[in-house]
Amino acid sequence: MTGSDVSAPAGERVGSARGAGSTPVLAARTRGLRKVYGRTVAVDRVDLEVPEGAVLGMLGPNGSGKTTTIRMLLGLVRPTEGEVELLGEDMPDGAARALPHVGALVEGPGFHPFLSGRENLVRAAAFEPLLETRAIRRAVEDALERVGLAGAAHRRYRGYSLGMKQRLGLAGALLVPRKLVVLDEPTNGLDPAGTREVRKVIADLHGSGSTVVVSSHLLSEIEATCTHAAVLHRGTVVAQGELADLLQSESNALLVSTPEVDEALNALRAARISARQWTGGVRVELISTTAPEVLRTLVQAGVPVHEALRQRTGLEDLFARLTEAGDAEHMSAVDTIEEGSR
Ligand SMILES: Nc1ncnc2c1ncn2[C@@H]1O[C@H](COP(=O)(O)OP(=O)(O)OP(=O)(O)O)[C@@H](O)[C@H]1O
Repeated sequence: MTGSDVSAPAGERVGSARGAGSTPVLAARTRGLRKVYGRTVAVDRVDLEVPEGAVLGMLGPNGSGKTTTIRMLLGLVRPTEGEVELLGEDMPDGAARALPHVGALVEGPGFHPFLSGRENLVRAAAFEPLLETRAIRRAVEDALERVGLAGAAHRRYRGYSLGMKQRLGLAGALLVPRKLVVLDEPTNGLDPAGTREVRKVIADLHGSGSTVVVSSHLLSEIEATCTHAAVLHRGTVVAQGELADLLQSESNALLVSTPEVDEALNALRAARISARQWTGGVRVELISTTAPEVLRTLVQAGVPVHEALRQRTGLEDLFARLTEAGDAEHMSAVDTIEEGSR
């Protein structure tokens, strides 16, 4: 990365991670990222790609390495190995150029307990290089309003609930228009109304063209808000890509609607395709056959096919399968680590 376009005016890309041809431009990328704490491998060989304009959900159970990856992305933790590129800038060298365009909500944002929410935000705003002093008041009020904290902004941070602290952290990430917003477990401690507000903030950011990285251990959260997902398990990325593709690639059954269920089952069995009755038709596991082959067989046998659908598995199924596969794969490595620490 050259960093040659350091002088790019506000609102334009700081640098260009990839621009040529059809390859997507990346807002963030890691290569071979690894972080070791003593004997704990928190993050291992992570190659993360965050396409510009995406809402990428980092999904993983507790301890899977989400926070550590996010901290390395933001330059808050130095990787043991590997590289991070943020808005086209190599980190940590390009931090001063990239970070003003990045809003982040990470654990322990360091607000002052005896200052009010508003005063804390004004203090944070003073450190924003892209915010002129005269614009601070307006920016603070807008951010407080956006996260639903305007009514409690005069109260001391010390008395805030976990949910209010989360909202204030989120407001800090929204003080100026950002190219990238990184939110570590943003709905942590929020009630359902708060969760809906965070979802709306994410949708608004996406609508205005910002890239968003959001971590969660809640599958429903990722499914509801994200265009892309990276599934982490024991410090490694076990799957990543567009959410729709991830779900599609895991579907292995074809649901065929037909009023002639017996005929359909007979035709498929005659063609050595295993199938069973399903609501309104038959279900075929696409293990040793393909969808076109199934449909050809049915149509040639004169079975009326009203509809054929690939069964979409929920992200929950995908997540469970990937992490189970990951368990087997990583067992030996984990054993080694755990034995070493005994
Ligand atoms: N500063 C640290 N010192 C030692 N170990 C750490 C440190 N930070 C993280 N770890 C360990 O690294 C692993 C990954 O932790 P991390 O917080 O990144 O996971 P996570 O997916 O964000 O989990 P959670 O959802 O619980 O926040 C865990 O085993 C954790 O105990």
